[in-house]
Amino acid sequence: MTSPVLSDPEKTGIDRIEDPLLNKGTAFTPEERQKYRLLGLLPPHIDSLEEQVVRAYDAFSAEETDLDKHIFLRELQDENETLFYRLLLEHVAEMMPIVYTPIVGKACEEFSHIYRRARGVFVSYPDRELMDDILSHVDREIDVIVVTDGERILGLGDQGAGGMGIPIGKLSLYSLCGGIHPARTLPMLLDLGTNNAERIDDPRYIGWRHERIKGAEYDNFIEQFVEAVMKRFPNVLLQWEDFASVDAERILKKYRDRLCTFNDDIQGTAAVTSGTILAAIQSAGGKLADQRFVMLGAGSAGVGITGQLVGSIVASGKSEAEARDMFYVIDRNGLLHDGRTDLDEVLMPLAQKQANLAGWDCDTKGSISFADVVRNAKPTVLVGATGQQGAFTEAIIREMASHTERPVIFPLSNPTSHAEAIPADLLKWTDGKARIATGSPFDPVEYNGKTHVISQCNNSYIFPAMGLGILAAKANRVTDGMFTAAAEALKECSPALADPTAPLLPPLSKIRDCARHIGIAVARQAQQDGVAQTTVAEELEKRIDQTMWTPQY
Ligand SMILES: NC(=O)c1ccc[n+]([C@@H]2O[C@H](COP(=O)([O-])OP(=O)(O)OC[C@H]3O[C@@H](n4cnc5c(N)ncnc54)[C@H](O)[C@@H]3O)[C@@H](O)[C@H]2O)c1
Ligand SMILES: O=C(O)C[C@H](O)C(=O)O
Ligand SMILES: [Mn+2]
Repeated sequence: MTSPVLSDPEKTGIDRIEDPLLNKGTAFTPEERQKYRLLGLLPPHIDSLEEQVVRAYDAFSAEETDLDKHIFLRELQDENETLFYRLLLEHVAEMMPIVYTPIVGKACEEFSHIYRRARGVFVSYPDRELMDDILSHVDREIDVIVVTDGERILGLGDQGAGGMGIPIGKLSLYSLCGGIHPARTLPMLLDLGTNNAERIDDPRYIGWRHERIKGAEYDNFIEQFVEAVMKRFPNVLLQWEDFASVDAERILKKYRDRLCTFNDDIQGTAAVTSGTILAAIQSAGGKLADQRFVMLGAGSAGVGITGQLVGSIVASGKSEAEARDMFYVIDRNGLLHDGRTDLDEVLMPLAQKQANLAGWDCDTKGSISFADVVRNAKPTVLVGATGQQGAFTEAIIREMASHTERPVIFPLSNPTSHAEAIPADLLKWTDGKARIATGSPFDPVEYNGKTHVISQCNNSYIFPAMGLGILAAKANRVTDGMFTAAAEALKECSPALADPTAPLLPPLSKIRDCARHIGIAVARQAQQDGVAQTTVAEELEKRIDQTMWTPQY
């Protein structure tokens, strides 16, 4: 394990108890109670970590609502990180949805009301000249930053400073799933205002009450931020999260060659989705080259997934033009095609050739609707990344199922209330044939006497493992190849490859093993791409295991 550099590992008395990275609560041993001047500050009984986990689980279970459970776990995290992660590790399937998607969405909406204690760093627009000072207040070395500006939080839109819930949740998974030491992670919120009237009008709102800063001022702020980060933490991995699509694409392009950075909504989502789709196709005995893809939603997720899959198809022997012909990408104005004049340089390459649409029978005039696309293109794979609840309608799904034996259908939008369809409906409308994976967690579904376990196709299978691989290899850039390696390694973890009736992805209880497998593949690819500082291939597995932190005293 890399030893975290703490400000003062020798803290004593109440300072030690109040530091969540050093606190052991009732588990401080008699010797430690002497050494750190804790005698009398704690009750006499000495617990083991296991006993503390049982007590914490009882208290967690007594909380009534999921938001109360989230608040409880966040408070525990701020009190004692070792106990927090140990509890999560022992109840991962039950607790991941509470600290992460979907409940973290509610926590962002309610952030100003449930705010308790400082965690992470806020940089607000009025403080833009003070970024160096602000970062100097972080009293330890940091390996991973997750940053958001809060503008597109899951499918919930602009949450302003409340968006801080997302970096906190994502970094919890870095430690839980990827084994990154919590002391070496830093959640950050760039507060450039909010256009969410409900937040601005809320007297409890904790953010900067101002409409969003945009244009050149926004870009200058981001530049100042990146420069300050590179100065304070030159080797850090910087993950961009939940920015509006236009900003996400522009920022990634501008900075990906300047530091070790990636955008999770574009690249992490692309890797998890393509890895899961590849597993679905391979387990059904199909070929990638024979598929027809419909992508509903052309934002960060839709664009990233399409690009990643096009890459895989090209690698399997087709030309890029042939690969692109296999994709029908739809945004809120209908099918993207080269006759449209509203597409920017990011969307133009995703546009279908109008020549390929000759002879299509369309109900709509002007734009080509989702229903028109499904009826004419007869997709085998359908991915939803719109943030629009119910966008996969019964009629469209029945139409899709009438053309294909094993429709692959992924409603990826989060949180649960924004899913394009719910698995029970998809199974009903396809008579149990659909191969489903969802962005948010869903319970298994019984259909015609068979239980369908619904895998969660969420970038949480990728980003903690990317972090692990990057840190173990000491990579200084994040290449496309590293995401392709991650997607391939995720596919290898799919239980469906050995048993076509098994779930597409490993259960959450195996997510650490899966992260280790992906982390090794990512680190190896970083070496092959010449971006790793460690060059000895044989050492990688050892380095991965040394990097992975396990919560214990
Ligand atoms: N499962 C995952 O790992 C994962 C990862 C990233 C994003 N997501 C989810 O995907 C959703 C979209 O994220 P994004 O970053 O791409 O957002 P975005 O706002 O950038 O993009 C949304 C896209 O959907 C299109 N759209 C909206 N309504 C539509 C409709 N009715 N029909 C067709 N297209 C429509 C928009 O035109 C846009 O192209 C969010 O809900 C997010 O939570 C899930
Ligand atoms: O946060 C998630 O659950 C996945 C993804 O990054 C999203 O924005 O929806
Ligand atoms: Mn996201």
